[in-house]
Amino acid sequence: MYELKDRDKIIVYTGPDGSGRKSVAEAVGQTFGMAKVISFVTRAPRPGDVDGQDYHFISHELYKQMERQEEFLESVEIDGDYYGIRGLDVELGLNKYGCIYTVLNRDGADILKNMYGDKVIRFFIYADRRTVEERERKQGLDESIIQKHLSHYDHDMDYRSSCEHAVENFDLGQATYEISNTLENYLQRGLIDKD
Ligand SMILES: Nc1ncnc2c1ncn2[C@@H]1O[C@H](COP(=O)(O)OP(=O)(O)OP(=O)(O)O)[C@@H](O)[C@H]1O
Ligand SMILES: Nc1nc2c(ncn2[C@@H]2O[C@H](COP(=O)(O)O)[C@@H](O)[C@H]2O)c(=O)[nH]1
Repeated sequence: MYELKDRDKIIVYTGPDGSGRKSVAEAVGQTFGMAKVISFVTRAPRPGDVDGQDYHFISHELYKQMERQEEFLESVEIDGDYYGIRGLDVELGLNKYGCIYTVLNRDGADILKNMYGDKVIRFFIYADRRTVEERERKQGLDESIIQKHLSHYDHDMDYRSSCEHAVENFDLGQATYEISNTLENYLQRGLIDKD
């Protein structure tokens, strides 16, 4: 486990698939100039997924090898595929920026919270079920994937009360602004005009 410095912060975006966690995370990340930690995954890329940008897409064998080498800070199985973030990436990001962000399911968010306590700030991003479904259809996701995601919607929503902050992503600009203001209270970067 990587030892965090006093001011280090790990921002975790979680919530139901399709609620807009990545969109919000990237917009806020740009505002604050913080590093995104890209997950390693064994699932196949979907149309539009970019290797090295959305995920590091790797084989099951390589994932298991990295796991044996204890490279992952957290690692979970979701619907038969493995997902994890590498300790080294977290360490490098924190050394450079003092703050990193990542998009995780609730199990991964719990793992990091249990490891690093107050240094982990969880933003629960949500939208109602119909909105999530509509967004995923519009994105052109395969119907089987949409149904898989919707099958965990209620379980994902139940995690809301465990998170430090919950933000509805109806309007992307508004959600980004709200989160940026909240984060500014933690990071004190003097970046946000609150008027
Ligand atoms: N406020 C919004 N209004 C309309 N569309 C949105 C909004 N936020 C995000 N979207 C769109 O919804 C889709 C899902 O967003 P995004 O990929 O950010 O969600 P996610 O929670 O990270 O889900 P997943 O992990 O399943 O990709 C994308 O096409 C994105 O452009
Ligand atoms: N615990 C972790 N969860 C992760 C990680 N990378 C992504 N995710 C979450 O998995 C689901 C499924 O993602 P999909 O892209 O296959 O639809 C979603 O909730 C992601 O946020 C990770 O490294 N660890």
